[in-house]
Amino acid sequence: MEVLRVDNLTKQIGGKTIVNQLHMQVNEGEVYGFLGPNGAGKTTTIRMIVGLIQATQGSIHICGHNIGTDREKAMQMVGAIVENPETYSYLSGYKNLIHYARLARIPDKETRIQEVVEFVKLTDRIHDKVKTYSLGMRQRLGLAQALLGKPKLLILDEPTNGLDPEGIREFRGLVRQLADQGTAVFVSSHILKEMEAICDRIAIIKNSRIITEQNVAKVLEGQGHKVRIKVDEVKQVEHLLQQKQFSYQVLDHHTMEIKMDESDFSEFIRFLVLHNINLRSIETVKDSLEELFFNFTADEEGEKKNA
Ligand SMILES: Nc1ncnc2c1ncn2[C@@H]1O[C@H](COP(=O)(O)OP(=O)(O)OP(=O)(O)O)[C@@H](O)[C@H]1O
Repeated sequence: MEVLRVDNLTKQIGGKTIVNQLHMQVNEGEVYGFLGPNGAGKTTTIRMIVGLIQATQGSIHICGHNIGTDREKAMQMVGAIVENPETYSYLSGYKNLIHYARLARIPDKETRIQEVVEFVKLTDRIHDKVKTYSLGMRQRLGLAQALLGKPKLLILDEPTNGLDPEGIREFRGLVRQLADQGTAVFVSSHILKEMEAICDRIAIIKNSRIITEQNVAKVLEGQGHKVRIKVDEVKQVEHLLQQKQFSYQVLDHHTMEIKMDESDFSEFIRFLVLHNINLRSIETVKDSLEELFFNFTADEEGEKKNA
């Protein structure tokens, strides 16, 4: 089921186009990554989706409710951590949650608070003051708050900013669990590495526009294989490769990477040995998602230049 639908979304401020004709669609149970460099327009887009600012053009639907005309219903479906979650640091985590549950008119709030606190694993510390919390704990408290109203759509703006690796890992686990339970998660970041581990699809926004949208599993599946070899002298191998159809890249005097299908590995090794190449090591390597995406975005820019 479609939870978020963004059509032709555009925002202009003071004559400047900050978000330009975005189209996106996020389904139930899906983690959608919104990736782009600083200043690309991510926060502005998110602020429109959570109803903090109005779009200049285009529309946003949440579970079929148009934010422009049916705002209250649309917003009931959304939980968000946008920018730094606002908490009263001199109050306990629990009192913060009570406060927000009242504001959001959450029914049977004590039970719901207990559920979300258990989910984000803050039960032991929930009655301590927030000022004694680590950044990771504050972030989890923010998540608990965002989940109070059982949102169908969870929006996270740079959620792992400043977290240590352990905090990032924990946060990722929680996000994945929520998606597995059916929540649609829209998460922004400028770090691809963080996104590849949790997202099902990733859109890249650059200069206010989405330049590519990819299914992470498909991108990783579709990539070819490479072998990295270390030899006495790459020049000798380069010379031999001219007889073959392989494309390759020289990394240094001793190291090179050659693209080939898995089924060609053993024949390739035999070929080297047969030609007296002293093979010091051989291993298979994969492109990082970073390189793969870089290829997509490079293509896209090339196309634009040619257009
Ligand atoms: N109210 C505003 N008035 C003028 N310019 C703005 C306003 N809000 C945002 N911008 C500009 O729009 C661009 C996009 O900003 P935005 O915050 O959406 O980017 P971002 O992708 O979220 O980057 P970051 O990760 O740094 O927050 C920036 O160049 C910013 O300076």
